[in-house]
Amino acid sequence: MALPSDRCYLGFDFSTQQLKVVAVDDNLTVVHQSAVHFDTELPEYRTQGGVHVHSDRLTVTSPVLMWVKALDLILGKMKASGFDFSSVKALSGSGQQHGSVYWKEGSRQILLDMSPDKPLHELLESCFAVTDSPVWMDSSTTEQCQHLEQALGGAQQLADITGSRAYERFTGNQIAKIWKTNPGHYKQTERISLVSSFAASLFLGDYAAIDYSDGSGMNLMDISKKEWAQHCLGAVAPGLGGKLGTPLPPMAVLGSVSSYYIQRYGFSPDCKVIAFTGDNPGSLAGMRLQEGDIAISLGTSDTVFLWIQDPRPTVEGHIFCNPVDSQAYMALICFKNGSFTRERIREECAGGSWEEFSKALKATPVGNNGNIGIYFDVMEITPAAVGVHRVNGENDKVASFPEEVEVRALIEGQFLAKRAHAEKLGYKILQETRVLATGGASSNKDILQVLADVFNAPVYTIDTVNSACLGCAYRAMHGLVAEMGVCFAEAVRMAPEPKLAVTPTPGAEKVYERLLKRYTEQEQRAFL
Ligand SMILES: Nc1ncnc2c1ncn2[C@@H]1O[C@H](COP(=O)(O)OP(=O)(O)O)[C@@H](O)[C@H]1O
Ligand SMILES: O=C(CO)[C@@H](O)[C@H](O)COP(=O)(O)O
Repeated sequence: MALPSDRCYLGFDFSTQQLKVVAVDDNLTVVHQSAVHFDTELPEYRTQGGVHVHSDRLTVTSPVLMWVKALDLILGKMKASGFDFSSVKALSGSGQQHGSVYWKEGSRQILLDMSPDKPLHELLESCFAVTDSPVWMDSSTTEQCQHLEQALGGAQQLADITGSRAYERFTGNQIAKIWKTNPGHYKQTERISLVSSFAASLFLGDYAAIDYSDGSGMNLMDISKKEWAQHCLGAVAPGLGGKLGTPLPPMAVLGSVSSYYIQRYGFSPDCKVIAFTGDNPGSLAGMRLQEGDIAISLGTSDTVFLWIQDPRPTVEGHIFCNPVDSQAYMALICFKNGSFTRERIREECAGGSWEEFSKALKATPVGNNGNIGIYFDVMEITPAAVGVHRVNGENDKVASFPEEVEVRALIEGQFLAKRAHAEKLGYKILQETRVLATGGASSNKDILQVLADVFNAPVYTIDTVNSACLGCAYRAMHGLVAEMGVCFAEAVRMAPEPKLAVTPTPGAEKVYERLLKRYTEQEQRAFL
């Protein structure tokens, strides 16, 4: 049996709706978890789902000071619960991907001089040239995307270099919009961070580097050379390289925690800050994904991601540098209509209760008697389309479904879309395929049952749905030994294995084979 340990590692996740933290000890046992939910615990920022959707319905931002104040709150909660900060040997974290933070001139000095007598949100109040940070849900930069693709010779050419064609939410296009619409704000900006490197900067008390893995979600980095692609920088805004800093490996030790945390919370001066990364890369680490597995995150967004060795970027989906292995990559497909759409249907068809939602899934047959629904409440990413489309078993368009049918149609449609788009990118479900599920909705076994049935593969989960936090606590531990040549798998070999949650229902395979074909045809017919 492992001996109890008095050393621990922290992993934070600045995600769309909340800030979360997990602590693990030397045995990789989870010893603490906390969260701050933005809408309910920071109501003064008036967010809905952690964001502000602007009147054009395309621009989506979050107040950057809300994230800062959330850190004050979560550290306060940990302190109040008696958490021993002096035992933390290293910390790391993740952020919702693509979002950007604009530090005003002079902010580096403010970060270096933070006085432990005041909360962070007071100290950093005047530090941001742009107070509302664009986030991943934004789709207002179509013009900038077209410009970037043209400048690079086309969508595929841009994907060959950066891992993705131009996407509205990708940071380079967001920066280009700020340069065009608010050049004054851009000029005032000393440093541009991703949400992840911004959060690392708060702990470091200095500007933290963007890591290669989250840096791959910007349309700005050459993912094979792991450096900024000068053509892309030039097409986005003047003097951009200087504002971004040099990217670093995700396992880099950035330095020791700022004296602010030592004096205010009792952190040890030896506590190291390991580079922060994106939340999906963080989840890959937390689930200890292996080649051949498929990971499905059901958070605010839904994502499908894979570990890959040999990247072949296309104009659909993304290739990111791998967060735990410098030689490898990860492929990712993102779906914007995830939890918020499930919540809408839960309100309309299940009396606002997940229990009733589950009952509806149990009361309806595998394949939903041929009824298919596609629910893109907001402009989807995969594919770029908006609207709701329903057909019955005869492929006749219908205006509505009975409540229970609607619930199943939503969940089946969401998973059929994931399978169809993953297969389009060349992914094959094999006999030994494991689906690893994470994110808030992965706590719902009835939703996971539909996932297992649609993918015809067993679904595994880990003990915490906060796989990004957990992965970053693991990465914090690994960061201390990575320079000595210890690989991530070796550093976390003692971590608990994912557990089998559900297996496919006998007979489901045949039903979904037919439905998958019909779903693909319907998606094309309705939206493309
Ligand atoms: N029992 C449940 N069934 C389905 N969805 C759930 C359940 N519990 C929570 N969720 C969903 O989980 C979402 C939050 O997931 P989470 O991974 O924490 O999001 P994020 O990391 O993006 O902030 C909520 O918006 C909610 O819709
Ligand atoms: O845009 C993407 C991935 O490309 C999103 O997955 C964001 O990273 C948001 O993550 P969640 O808060 O939904 O986990």
